[in-house]
Formats: sequence, structure tokens, C-alpha cells
Amino acid sequence: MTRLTQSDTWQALSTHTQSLPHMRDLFEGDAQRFKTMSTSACGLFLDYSKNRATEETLSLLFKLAEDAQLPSKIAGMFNGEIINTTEKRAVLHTALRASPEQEILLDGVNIVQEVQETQQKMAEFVNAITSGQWKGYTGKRITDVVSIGIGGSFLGPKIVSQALRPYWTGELNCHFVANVDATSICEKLKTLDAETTLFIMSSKSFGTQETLTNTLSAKDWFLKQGGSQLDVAKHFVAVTSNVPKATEFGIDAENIFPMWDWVGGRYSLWSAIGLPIALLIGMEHFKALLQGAHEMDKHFLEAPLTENMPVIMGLFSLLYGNFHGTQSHVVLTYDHYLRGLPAYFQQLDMESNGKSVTLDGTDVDFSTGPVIWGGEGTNGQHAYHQLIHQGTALIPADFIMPLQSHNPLGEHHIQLASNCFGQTQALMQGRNYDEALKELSGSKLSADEQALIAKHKVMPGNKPSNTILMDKLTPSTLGSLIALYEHRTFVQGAIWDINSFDQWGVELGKSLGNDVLERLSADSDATSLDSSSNGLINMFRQGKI
Ligand SMILES: O=P(O)(O)OC[C@H]1O[C@](O)(CO)[C@@H](O)[C@@H]1O
Repeated sequence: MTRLTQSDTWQALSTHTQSLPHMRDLFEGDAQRFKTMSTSACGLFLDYSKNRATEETLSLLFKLAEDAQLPSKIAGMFNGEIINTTEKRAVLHTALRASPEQEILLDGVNIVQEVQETQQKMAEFVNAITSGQWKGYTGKRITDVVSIGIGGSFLGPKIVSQALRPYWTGELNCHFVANVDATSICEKLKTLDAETTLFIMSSKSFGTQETLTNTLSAKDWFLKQGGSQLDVAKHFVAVTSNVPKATEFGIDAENIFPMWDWVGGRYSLWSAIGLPIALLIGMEHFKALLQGAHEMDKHFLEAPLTENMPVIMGLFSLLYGNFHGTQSHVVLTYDHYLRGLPAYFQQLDMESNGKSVTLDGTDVDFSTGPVIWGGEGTNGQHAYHQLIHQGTALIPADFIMPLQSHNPLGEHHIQLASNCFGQTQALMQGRNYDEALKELSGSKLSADEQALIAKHKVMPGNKPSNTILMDKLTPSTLGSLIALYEHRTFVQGAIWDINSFDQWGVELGKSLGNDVLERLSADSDATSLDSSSNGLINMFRQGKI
């Protein structure tokens, strides 16, 4: 048993959460609920009133945070303490968006200076490419950039670029290649001209098979299209913490943008991994993105727990997973530009908190990270909202929506808002049997049929949601929003006392995959593995089922 579940606060929450009134009653009993259970910070507004919580719930949750020494753990991260204990690393993605005059010492070195130097290198590169000063091997300017990377070296650049489409400067097209499935790169290369294409190879480790294979294929394509080995330097750059391996691979040293081991892959978009973003929106907007995240960092570090947006969101997520048995959390972005954000938050939270031992190696006796999923509203209402409303699983939801659209057109945005707010209201209040029966009273159905259909129309409600609003989706509000979720993830891991910053769970698949690769290309069939793996390998070798 862990100290956490033995604590008085945990035990009190466990008892308390079993006898909470329905949210309908909480709203009916307090006209000020929206006012008191909402907060603003860094260009974001959070309505957390549609949660299964009373003042006592909140008080117990904040006590849980204090018991875990959350404020000092937050300060520890910002100060570069070695909190990624299994890899003996600091966790300092916050330094990537620190003010230039800040000093953050790591092993006696002010890392803010290194960050600023890399940002300067990025700015010069972005200017060279977008001004046309940087020429390809036949003297033409670069028109297309292909970003090759996977996981945090793909999701951040891809999804932030998509979200900030209104801010693209228009000089470049950008393509993202992640999967080792050749279709991904082939479909892009078909449309490209080697003379005007630049490849950015993004890999913190410079050891990820998918990224290495894709980069080798891109290089092979480039050479077959007429480029020479000497021309590679004009068309290939790399972002990595492993400079020796990148140099060995053939990337010119001056074309390598450094990153550091104190930046986790899923927290790296703020580093040179974000180069595709800066190329598309320009360095000024990229710095606004960083500034938005920096504002949220300051809020997270300085705001009292009871007014701290990431703390509030993290505590509610923990409440449902640990005291209401939820297994997943849905993120619904009521904005087409933000359609990729749930996938980004998926890696961020699931690769961080998908753990089952505490820092000292004790098996947890509580739920940790939930499954994060979601998509864009209103599309989800025509796909999976049925289950969220009437299914047997309780699924807490986050609704995210800008108040202003980048594309105001007729009734579109007001209808989007009506759907967003209507959904949170329906989830909270539901529809009881009497209400369902009353709706059927005018129908041609018999009394028995009405009674039966009414049963099918009942919606329990009491389904929790947070609603996050912003005036407009800008680089700054997007930066604050993503940092909000980064810190929301941190809050949960800190209270659970797990390591949110390593990812040992992805190593086994990689090593077994390498073994399978050898067996797939061996001279004889596989026989020494389990019958399923042998069977699958040998079926692939035969090339037919
Ligand atoms: O940037 P790299 O080192 O190629 O790693 C890519 C991704 O693979 C992981 O290490 C495992 O999924 C992620 O954490 C990371 O973002």
C-alpha cells in the first residue's frame, strides 16, 4: 500500500465522494456557482463549475496537493532539480520559453544563454529560407519543407502549425513525415521538386528507426533526382541532442540545431524541434507562442493553489480517476484549427503518466494516467457523444473554444458555440424519466410504448466537464493552452509520486521489433518464438494469408 492511499486526506476524499449531490442540485442550490468555480489566467478562461464538487471537495483536493508538497515540487522543476530520477535528468522545458535575462543554472551553466543562442540560430535560418537567400543546389529558393520526425518530434510541430494556419507567412509549404510506412513519405515525395525542397530531420536521440529510415529514403530520393552528395548540405538539416551521430550520418555541423537531454520529447516543440513552426509562421509569432507558455509558467509557479489553473485541472482529473473509477478523459476542441490538439495531449499525458510504480519503485494501488482521446466539435456529437451521454462509462470532458473565429461567416460561429455549451449543459443536467415521458406525451405512441421509449431516452447527467475559452486562437493563447496541459500533467504525477518524464514502456517494443526485423529477413522461418509471433512472421515471409 502506498502512503498516498493511506493518508487521511485520501481516505476523507474516498468517503466524501460517495455522497455528493447531483450537479443539477448543486447548481439549483447556488446561483453563484459559475462565478465562484471559474478562473482566468494568461488569456484563458476556465469554467470548472460543471464538476462533481462542493466546497468541501475542493478543500480536500487542495489538501491532497499540499500533502504532496506540490508547491515545492513545482519550484523544484523550475529550478532544475533532477526530478526525472530514473534517467538522472532535470526537466526544464520551461527554460525554452524563459525570458532572455533569466538565469537558470544547470551544472553551473546558465542554460538560458544556450537556449537564446539556439533561438538566434533558428531566426537566422528562418530568415535565410523565407527571404530566398538560402538556395538549393540549382540556385532556386526553397519552396517546400519536409519535417521528418515521430512522437514529440512530430506531433508538436504538426499540430501547432495546423492550429496557427491563419498566421502562416505564405512563403513555404510544409509536409510532415512520421510513420515508417513508406506510403507516408512516398505520397509527399511525389509532389516535390528536389531542387526546391529542404528536409528537417528531427530526432532528440538520433536513434529512432522510423526517422532514420525516412531520412535515408529522402536522401536516396534527393540523389536520384539529380542532387549530389555535396549538395546534401543545402537540403538537409537536423535537430538533435546527439550531434556526433548526426554528423556521422552526414549532416553538416553548421546545419545541426542542438537540443538538450533536459527537454523531454513530448515537451520539445518550444525548442528547435519547433523549427517547422517558425518557418511557417515566422520567428515573431513563434516567440509569441513561447511567451504565452511563459506566462502560464509564471502563473503555475506563483498563483495560490486555489487559483492555479493547471492545479485545478490536474486535481479534477485525479478526482475522477481515483475516486469515480474513470479510465479515460475526452478533449473536445470546438475549433477546426485545434482539431489535432487531442492527439497532442494524448502523447503528452499518456506517455508521461502511463506508469505503475512510484519513484521509489513501489507498485501503485491507485489508478494513474487515463486514456486521453477526443477530436473536434461538433463532429464528435455525430460520432461518440452518444456514449458519453448514455454509456455505462463515466468520461470527464474538456471543451475548448475561442469566442471569436478567424473565419466569421453568417451563423456558423454562434451555432458552434450553441453546440459546445449545449453539450456541457446536457452532460450536466441529463434528462430524467418524467422529463422524457413528458416529451412523448404528444406522440401517437400508446401509453405502454411511451413508457418504454421514455426509459430509453433517460440520460443520467451528472457527467463532468471543464470549459476553456479564449478571446481568439493566437500564438500566445495557444502557447498558454499547451503549457496549461503540460502542467496539468505534472500536477497529477507529482501527487501520485510517479516519474512523469521517462518512458521505459516504449523500450521493450523497440527491442523486440528489432529482433522481429531480423527474423522477417532471415533465410528460414521463425520457430523459436511463441506460436503467434512465429505464425505472423512466417505469413509475412510467404506474403499471403
Ligand atoms: O526525438 P526522438 O529521439 O526520435 O524520439 C521520438 C519519440 O520517441 C519517444 O522517445 C518514445 O515514443 C518519444 O518520447 C519521442 O518523442
